[in-house]
Amino acid sequence: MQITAQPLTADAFAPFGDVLDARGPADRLINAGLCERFHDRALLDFGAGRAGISIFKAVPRSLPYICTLLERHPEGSQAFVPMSADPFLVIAAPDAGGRPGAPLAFLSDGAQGINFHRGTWHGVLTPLAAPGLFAVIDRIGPGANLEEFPLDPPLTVIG
Ligand SMILES: NC(=O)N[C@@H](O)C(=O)O
Ligand code: NI
Repeated sequence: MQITAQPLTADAFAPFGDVLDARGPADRLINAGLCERFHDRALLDFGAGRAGISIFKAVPRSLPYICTLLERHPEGSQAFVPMSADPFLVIAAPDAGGRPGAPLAFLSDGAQGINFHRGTWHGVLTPLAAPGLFAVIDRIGPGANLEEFPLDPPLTVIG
């Protein structure tokens, strides 16, 4: 299967999670008017676990990208916040009876992060430029929080 990555927008990504960016009007002006707060922009869910922030340093990939696996975290949401202003690739799919449905691919604009809602099928963190540095906010807790689905044949994502 081959799919074309589309621009990452809140509406297009809504079935899968939240886009974290400073588009549109801010919710609050804070810090003596020197800072715009785009308040509470993601649905975080860590079940019986707790929130954790980890730093990922991932190997940059390139398009066309061959995706061989989708995964999901049944016990919690997972947010990817880039620490460099570079676009990255996001792959997500609806659930179809316990397996991924038709996947979609998105390209961020370099000023966006994303938050996968709990249980959303997705490709692993996929930077497209070095240093591939991200803050990742996800569930810390006991038990398995990872379900993997190998893609056979693999999914090819083009720009
Ligand atoms: N395994 C891990 O911590 N990361 C993945 O869940 C991922 O989506 O990159
Ligand atoms: Ni994940």
